[in-house]
Amino acid sequence: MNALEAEGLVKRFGNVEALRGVSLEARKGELLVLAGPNGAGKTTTVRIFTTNLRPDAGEARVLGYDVVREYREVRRRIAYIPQGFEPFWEHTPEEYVTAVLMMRGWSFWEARAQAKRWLDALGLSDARRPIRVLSGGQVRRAVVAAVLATEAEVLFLDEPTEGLDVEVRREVWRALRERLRDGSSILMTTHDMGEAEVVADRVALINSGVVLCQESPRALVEKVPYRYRAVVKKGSPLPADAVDLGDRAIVYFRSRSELGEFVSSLSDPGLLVSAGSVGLEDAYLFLLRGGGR
Ligand SMILES: Nc1ncnc2c1ncn2[C@@H]1O[C@H](COP(=O)(O)OP(=O)(O)OP(=O)(O)O)[C@@H](O)[C@H]1O
Repeated sequence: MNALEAEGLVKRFGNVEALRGVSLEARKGELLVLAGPNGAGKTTTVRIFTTNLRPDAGEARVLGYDVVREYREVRRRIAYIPQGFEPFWEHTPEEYVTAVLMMRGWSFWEARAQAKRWLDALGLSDARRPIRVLSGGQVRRAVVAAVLATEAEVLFLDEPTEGLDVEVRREVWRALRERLRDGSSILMTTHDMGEAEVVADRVALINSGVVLCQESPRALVEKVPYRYRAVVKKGSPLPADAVDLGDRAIVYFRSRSELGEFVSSLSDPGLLVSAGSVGLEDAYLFLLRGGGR
């Protein structure tokens, strides 16, 4: 049985067709990243799975339970943080996470021990101050810790690492992978393709309310016909398909030797900013522009 399944989800808001037939699945124990441009339909999809929104057509199931007809069964098995959610301001992170767990039926002592464990995992163990005086990143960590601490079977995280610094982001990745190992399945959204490349088992790419493809990060990168890329300052002649970045450009190559030839053809070696392999961000842009079809 899959953790999540959606078939032909349609959702309209007035004239806006937010979802135009979204189909996707996440296996049990898998972390599925839902990625796509602003307004693509990521949050709408998550809100349908979490029983916050009814689809106009199509079906969605969580652990086999229909999100409309069996919403109570779904709610018992999930934990969700919406985008930009703000917790109780006057509580400390420890009190906040403890309260969330107690509301889900945990005893006080177990809830507090669990709260400490996950706040510690996210580097917030010394935060005994009320949430209202914490930095934006510390608040975000408290909210993510609350969701992970629930041990719910399926976790939904809408941009959990938005605004977090590089080190904390890695702590969150570690905590997410730990949660998967302990038996949860996770659907998360992110705009950071570097993050998706590291943390996701599979990535569903959504654009204008339709899922374009759903595959492992590596399989998505392999869809790109190029293997290498270089960022160069403008100055030498560039191929016609170079991506214009104002005074710089990204140039793609099918092989290392093509990259080498290009670098040696530059009129000034100082024009080369960086060179390396293509990654998920390149695949994302390639696939969104209709490549690979
Ligand atoms: N409650 C609503 N009322 C009207 N339109 C809505 C509502 N919620 C979403 N939409 C519209 O539906 C479309 C999809 O929005 P959604 O929030 O799902 O996108 P998203 O992929 O999560 O975007 P972002 O990356 O910016 O968070 C957008 O055009 C948005 O304006």
